[in-house]
Amino acid sequence: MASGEEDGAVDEKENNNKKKTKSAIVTAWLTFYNIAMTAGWLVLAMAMARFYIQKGTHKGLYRSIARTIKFFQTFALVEVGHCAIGIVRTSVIVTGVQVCSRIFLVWFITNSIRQIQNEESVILFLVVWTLTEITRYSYYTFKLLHHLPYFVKWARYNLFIILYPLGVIGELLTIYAALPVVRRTGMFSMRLPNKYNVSFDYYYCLIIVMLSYIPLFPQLYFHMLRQRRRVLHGEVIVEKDD
Ligand SMILES: CCCCCCCCCCCCC[C@@H](O)CC(=O)SCCNC(=O)CCNC(=O)[C@H](O)C(C)(C)COP(=O)(O)OP(=O)(O)OC[C@H]1O[C@@H](n2cnc3c(N)ncnc32)[C@H](O)[C@@H]1OP(=O)(O)O
Repeated sequence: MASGEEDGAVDEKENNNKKKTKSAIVTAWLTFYNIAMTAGWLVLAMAMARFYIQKGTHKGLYRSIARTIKFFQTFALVEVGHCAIGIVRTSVIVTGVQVCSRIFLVWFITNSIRQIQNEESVILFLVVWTLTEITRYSYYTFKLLHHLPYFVKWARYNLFIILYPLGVIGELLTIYAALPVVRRTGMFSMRLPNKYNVSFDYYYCLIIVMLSYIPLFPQLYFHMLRQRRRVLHGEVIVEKDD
């Protein structure tokens, strides 16, 4: 009996040690990831500021930072993985929609359609994303290190109130600017007849993407408002499961 109790205590101790090691690895990884992403978006901010100061125009700015934005925005897919394996307390769906919509905008619109790269709307969403991500990743980093300055917390849960709608305006105007080019060139589209017997019109696909902002954006925005109430005002929020 006594030996059974001892065995149980040893098992529990081993389990606790395993949990501690696992949580230390997760914390180390998240800290590394968030520092790398903060640095990446800071590099992007400096590159954009330097370009504008040197050239005095936004024309050519996207081309000059294209590789960096593609890399760091695509790398954010890792965050969907974080949610899926449960190492951060965030919804896979909310994060997935946020990350995938941005990757779509970078790769399949801005990067693929040269004619729109100098639109002011591109600069608008680039600046807004950059401010948001520097704040967001530095918030996560400071929080993991248990040294979170209040102004970073305040910025994380207040700036989005203005930045989110501004980002959406920039994104929608960019897709809108792409429409005539897509219609004229027929890019990414498949017309019948073809050997696969499949028809796809990218022009209408973009219109559907624009329309999908109507139901999806309010959900992201209200999610952030709920997070704001929870973090800044200590409200207990019961979220529905995915
Ligand atoms: C394929 C074609 C798709 C086409 C779809 C078209 C429709 C799309 C409509 C979508 C519109 C999007 C527009 C958007 O791109 C515009 C902009 O972004 S403009 C810029 C302003 N944007 C923002 O402010 C973004 C706000 N959004 C976010 O921050 C995230 O994306 C979101 C997933 C919404 C964040 O939500 P989350 O629940 O994660 O909030 P928290 O930050 O409070 O985190 C919750 C807890 O998880 C911990 N956490 C999360 N991530 C990490 C991490 N990397 N490291 C460590 N910890 C992390 C965090 O600390 C919280 O912990 P705790 O609960 O303990 O406080």
